[in-house]
Amino acid sequence: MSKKIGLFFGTQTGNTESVAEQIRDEFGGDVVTLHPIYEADTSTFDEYELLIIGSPTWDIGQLQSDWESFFPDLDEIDFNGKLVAYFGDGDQYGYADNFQDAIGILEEKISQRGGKTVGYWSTDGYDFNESRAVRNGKFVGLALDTGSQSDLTDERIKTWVAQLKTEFGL
Ligand SMILES: Cc1cc2nc3c(=O)[nH]c(=O)nc-3n(C[C@H](O)[C@H](O)[C@H](O)COP(=O)(O)O)c2cc1C
Repeated sequence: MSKKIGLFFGTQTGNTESVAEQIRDEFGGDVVTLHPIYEADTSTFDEYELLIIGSPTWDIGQLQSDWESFFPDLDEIDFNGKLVAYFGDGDQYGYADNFQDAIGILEEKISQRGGKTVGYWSTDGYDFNESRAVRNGKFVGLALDTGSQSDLTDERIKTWVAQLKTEFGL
């Protein structure tokens, strides 16, 4: 694999960082570089044509706070020509009306700025009422619930990364 992937993530309590590391390891080699979003600037995005964006949802339907701070900067990035995959962590039982909203918010903005979304994920096997992350009956990316469905996390990551290898053309 010669193409490189930039994975940009935010985390409050470490769960999304652990998932980011698992995704990197599942791709293998040095294909994926992790970038905590609080350390990134807009030019960091220019280094990649393949992007993975990760955020948990916090505070009832909000972005993780580092993503919240970075959000206005997304307007300065040209995502045309980039393939962008999303993953999130959330709590479908505790926050059933806002499950995974954060990746829906990020996908909406980044696709408006030209990014092409890859890595859509079925809603089968989840139990929630509302989500800003669902478009045309699918999640815009990998939806994890590391609190309530931790036993499914490893398999979901493996399946999604295999899907991404194809969709990224790796
Ligand atoms: C106060 C609070 C608010 C939350 N709000 C949401 C929410 O609106 N939607 C959701 O899907 N998960 C919500 N969660 C669950 C978190 O996304 C979940 O705990 C996640 O694992 C945190 O990831 P992190 O460790 O990477 O920050 C909330 C959790 C807390 C404690």
